[in-house]
Amino acid sequence: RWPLPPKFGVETPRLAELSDLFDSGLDQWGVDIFLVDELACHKPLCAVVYAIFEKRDFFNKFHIHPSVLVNYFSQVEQHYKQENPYHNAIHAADVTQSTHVLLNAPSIANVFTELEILASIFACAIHDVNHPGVTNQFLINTESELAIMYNDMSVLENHHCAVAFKLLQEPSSNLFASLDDIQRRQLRKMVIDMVLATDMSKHMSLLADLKTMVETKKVSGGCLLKLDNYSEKMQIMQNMVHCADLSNPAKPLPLSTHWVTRVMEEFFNQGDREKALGLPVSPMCCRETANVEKSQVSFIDFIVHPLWEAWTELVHPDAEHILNTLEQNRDHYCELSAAKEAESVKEVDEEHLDEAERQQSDSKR
Ligand SMILES: COc1ccc(C2=NN(C3CCN(C(=O)CN4C(=O)CCC4=O)CC3)C(=O)[C@@H]3CC=CC[C@H]23)cc1OC
Ligand SMILES: [Mg+2]
Ligand SMILES: [Zn+2]
Repeated sequence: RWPLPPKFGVETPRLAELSDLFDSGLDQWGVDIFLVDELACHKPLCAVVYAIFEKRDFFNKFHIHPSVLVNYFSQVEQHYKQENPYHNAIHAADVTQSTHVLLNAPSIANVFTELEILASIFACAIHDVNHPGVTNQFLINTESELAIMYNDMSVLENHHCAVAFKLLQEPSSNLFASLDDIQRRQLRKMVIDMVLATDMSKHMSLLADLKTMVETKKVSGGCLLKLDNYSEKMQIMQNMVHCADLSNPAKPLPLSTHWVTRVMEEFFNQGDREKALGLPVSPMCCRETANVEKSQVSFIDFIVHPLWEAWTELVHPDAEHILNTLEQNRDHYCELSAAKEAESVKEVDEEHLDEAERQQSDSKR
């Protein structure tokens, strides 16, 4: 009934290169998502979602017309603020493609239904839509409209969900028109549960539950297939999306350092605004005093590594290479941080030496 949209939903003179990149890299951990952004004329989210839907045959399985997918995700992509250094459509495409790879782990094959897989991919694609480039704490401290709207509770994450589902109500964007009412309600609940779990304030409880599940899995002879109740399955899906959201330090080093530059720029912009407003500057947000390498090492040691260690155990041995990359990157930042430390000590010593020489020459006169 509708004309077919351009391949991957993007008009690009570099379609052949984009197609080749997806053929070789869509299922790979560490595909260059910044190259995807370039080849897709800065519509990386549309391109990645289209490619994943095609690879997983979702157009047929859920009777979705490609042009409806393109209508909807073009709207979603436009609602990601491209002026955000970090929380933009490239991050959404990155988290979506990363989860697509995690879902392919042999040890969780046949665990999820097609609807659960669709919900996971969709949740990643929309999980930060219309992000304002500041944290929940900033929105709460400035009594922003969003904080008032959501009573300071997971303000950003509630907003992302609301915007995404509002855009679905556009008739030409009704992605799930062919699902029956039960499926649509199940999908909506799963997406909300996953997106709300990307709020970092939920990290510790999410990780604690994952560790408990890994412990019990070890006890019960290591099989995951006994997952029958919703809450256990949802726990794994929430942790999977959360892992993907925290996967930057576990990617090949050039990608990881690129993300660090972007996230620190976004944090520093927030720090500038906090300073201008006379608010306390949030951790890692002061561009004068922040130690980027040290922050990365503690982010990895306290948050990212414990999570990926638990995930790697859950899907053993499918994520070993990811954990290894994370540990190599951590050591790289540690060395950088030590070198920086040594450099600044050397500078101080030289200043002291100069000062001592100055005093010595003064005393001779
Ligand atoms: C590529 O590198 C990063 C990518 C994402 C984030 C995110 N960070 N956060 C929280 C900020 C406040 N947090 C901390 O300050 C924790 N912490 C310390 O206390 C000492 C050092 C340290 O990191 C917790 C994470 C977010 O909330 C962002 C949004 C969602 C997921 C991760 C994002 C941080 C990165 O590098 C530091
Ligand atoms: Mg988020
Ligand atoms: Zn995110």
